[in-house]
Amino acid sequence: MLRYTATPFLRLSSSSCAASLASRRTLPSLVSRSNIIIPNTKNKRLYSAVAATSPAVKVAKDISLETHTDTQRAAKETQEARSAAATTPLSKSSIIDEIDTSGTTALNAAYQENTGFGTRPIYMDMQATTPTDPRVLDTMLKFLTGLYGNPHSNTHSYGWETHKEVEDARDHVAKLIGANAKEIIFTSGATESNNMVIKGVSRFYKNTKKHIITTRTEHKCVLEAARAMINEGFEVTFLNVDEQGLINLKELEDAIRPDTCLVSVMAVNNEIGVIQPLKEIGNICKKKKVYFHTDAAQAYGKIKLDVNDMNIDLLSISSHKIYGPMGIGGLYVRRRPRVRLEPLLSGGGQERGLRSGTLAPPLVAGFGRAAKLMYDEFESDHEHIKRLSDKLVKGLLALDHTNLNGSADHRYPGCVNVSFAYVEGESLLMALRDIALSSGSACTSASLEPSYVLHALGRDDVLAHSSIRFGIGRFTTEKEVDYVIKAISERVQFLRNLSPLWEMVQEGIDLDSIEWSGH
Ligand SMILES: Cc1ncc(COP(=O)(O)O)c(C=O)c1O
Ligand code: FES
Repeated sequence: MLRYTATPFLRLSSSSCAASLASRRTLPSLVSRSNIIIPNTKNKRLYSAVAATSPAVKVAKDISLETHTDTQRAAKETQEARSAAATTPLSKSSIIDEIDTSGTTALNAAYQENTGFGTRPIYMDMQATTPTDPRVLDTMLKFLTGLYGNPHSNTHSYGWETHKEVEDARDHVAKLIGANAKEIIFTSGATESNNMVIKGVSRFYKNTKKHIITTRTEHKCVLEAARAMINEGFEVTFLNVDEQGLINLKELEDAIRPDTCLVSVMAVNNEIGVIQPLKEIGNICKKKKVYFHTDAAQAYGKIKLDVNDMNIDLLSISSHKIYGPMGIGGLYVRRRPRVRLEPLLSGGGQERGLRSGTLAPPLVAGFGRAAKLMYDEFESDHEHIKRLSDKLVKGLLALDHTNLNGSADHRYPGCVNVSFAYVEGESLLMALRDIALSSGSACTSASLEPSYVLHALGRDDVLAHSSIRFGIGRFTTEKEVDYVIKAISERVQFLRNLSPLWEMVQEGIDLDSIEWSGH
């Protein structure tokens, strides 16, 4: 393993081009190569992360830095050795005959030493978070080694160079939604952005406007922020959704009052993938002169969004949902006509005075690169995700007594939520430990409460309890989808065979006609 001096000039650069790879081969001896093959994107691109030091840098053996690519290669070797040694990651009771979850994607294998959680399952929890794109990491590394200036320092080149990178990132983030870079505020993520909007807008208008409108199927951070405003004397209308998960536009229009300061409706739901009619909502809000905010944590870069065309005044973004780093996100705040909000934080007045505090340039730059990749690869990502999603939906719905939750027509295909009647969701999740899944949002996954989103769609507790969310992303492979369909089909059948209810259904008994004795 090669070791490098931790110097400000250590750089990790990426290339998808054979020519530049070849040219790097001629670099002086301080070069390590490790190819990361990302197999499932349209063009089967070959990404290469190549670590190189400046020729002028001296190696000092005592101060060593292990590079990302070395770690990845070591992890891959460990993973391969481990999976070769393992007979099967499941117990004997497994009803799947062939299990091979090892090395299904390069990112799956790109991992560190044993953390005590055994062989890693197939990753299908893309709504909780997405794996970091290696190209994003490449962009971030130079900030963690050499480019350490404070982007707000205006008196020297350390500050200027970081500032430039931050502003480039801002351009990339803005471009994806048709915004001006000046309208993007960097935050720690969508939770903060949503809080900024709900608390900030209502507090700014508190003397004249005391009413907020949102929906029942929002992410918890929106619901809780809105509830917090009730304690500050505001009234909140939580709009219902229909059985498809969509709001009723007439209901929205009727709910708007002269003292309404904000309408907040999410773009893509994190549990069921349903897309709300953003353009229509924007038109109503514009007509009624009310600000329109959308939580686009699950939508940004994944569906087409244009803040001007859709009359969106505020839009929340999260970087870790688009293959970028965690702990960074953004808020679009319209400048013309100017949207007013009170900042949550007092301080140095960074980010147009709306978000004080020193920015985190490695995160900002990684976020910017992730946004640029979403822009550049929108079509190929979409085509890839749609194809795998169609296959997954078809495979799962081929099972009896299953149904897709949420609208089939207005949905982001990377989020598939299916109910498996007569199977208890938690038991199914337990039986699927070779697949990383969730029955709902990550922050509520520790509770066994049925999903409030599925409740809002009119699903009863039992069906809400037997629902599972599948997330497909840029790095999901067809092989993984095939595996998931097979595993789910066999294990649902297995669990149903153990269920007395299922036996009754097979005998043709109408379960609704039964009076169960309570206790
Ligand atoms: C719809 C939605 N809003 C907000 C968030 C919170 O985002 P972050 O993790 O960036 O705070 C999430 C993430 O789970 C989400 O799915
Ligand atoms: S914070 Fe991500 S699902 Fe709740």
